[in-house]
Amino acid sequence: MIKLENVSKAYRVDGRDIPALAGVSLSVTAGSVFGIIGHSGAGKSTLIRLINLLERPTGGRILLDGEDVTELNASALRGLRQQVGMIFQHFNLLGSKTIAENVAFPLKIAGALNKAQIAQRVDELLALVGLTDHRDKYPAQLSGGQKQRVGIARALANRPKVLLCDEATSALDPQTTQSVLQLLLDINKRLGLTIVLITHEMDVIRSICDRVAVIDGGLIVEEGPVTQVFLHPKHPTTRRFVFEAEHIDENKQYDDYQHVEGKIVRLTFIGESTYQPILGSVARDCAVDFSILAGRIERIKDTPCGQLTLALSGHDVDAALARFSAEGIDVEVLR
Ligand SMILES: Nc1ncnc2c1ncn2[C@@H]1O[C@H](COP(=O)(O)OP(=O)(O)OP(=O)(O)O)[C@@H](O)[C@H]1O
Repeated sequence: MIKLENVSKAYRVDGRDIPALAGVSLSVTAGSVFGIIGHSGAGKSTLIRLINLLERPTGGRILLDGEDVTELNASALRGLRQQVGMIFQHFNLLGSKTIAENVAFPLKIAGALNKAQIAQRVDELLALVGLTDHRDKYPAQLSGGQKQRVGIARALANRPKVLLCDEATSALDPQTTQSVLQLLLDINKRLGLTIVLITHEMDVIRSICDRVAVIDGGLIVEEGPVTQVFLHPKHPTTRRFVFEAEHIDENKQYDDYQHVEGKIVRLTFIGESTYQPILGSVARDCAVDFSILAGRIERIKDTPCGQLTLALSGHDVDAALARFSAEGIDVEVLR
């Protein structure tokens, strides 16, 4: 649905070029939820704003559904903006208009529907985001989560193929963040909408994304399925994001392990094996003892997964490791 090919962007300030993106390439599959994570100043906002040409790239190509958007004329660009909805961190609602009027606004601008059709579409959209009872209120009378629901309804008004979310939950508390994320996921599943979101929070990525790209200094430093990136982060920036989210202090862990005897391994379970009693049966069959040094079991989007760090000792540790591998468990020997 979206393809960026070697896209670069520099801002011209006082006659000097300030680089923001340096040769970014990525592909977003239709119907997927794609997350981009990075620290402040990494280039996230620039990247997402390039997709609907709120910013123009300095180099490279941006393809939307196979069409190079950088070559569109003004009227085709207006059409593109209707195919790509966007929501924002601070909602950007019109304070002097009611909720229903805010949602109707892009429909009026598009000019394709008459008054009765617009009213009907607004009703549908407000029902979709659970705000039917608030249609005649003004934005100032709503909570942050409700305002973002209005933003979502407005972004979906013209039935876009793609929804861009620019730090859409950063101004919300954790519980409201989750309810807005679940709404986005529900819309993604029900309407088959492709979603691209940027965030600095790994929890947002873990809750709803299928794939994630990590951006640092204007470059994509790591990209892949969220389970893979979460369970086996490679780049130092990715590792920092994951360890922060999981409250893991890697250096302290390795200090602690110095006093532990045996072979230290990390087992990663994905899917059904997460809940199977494999550990006990392997320990019995191979006559090994184990102590659990660290562990977590969680869900990454819909996939249960777990990671256990064990110290193994006893009769046949290598046979135990081979059994774990044969059961489809990823085994890393740490020491
Ligand atoms: N309009 C602009 N003019 C000049 N420089 C800009 C402009 N917008 C962004 N930049 C610069 O481009 C780089 C990337 O900024 P960008 O806003 O894309 O990062 P970000 O990851 O979204 O950061 P944040 O999370 O703080 O919004 C930064 O060095 C920033 O100062």
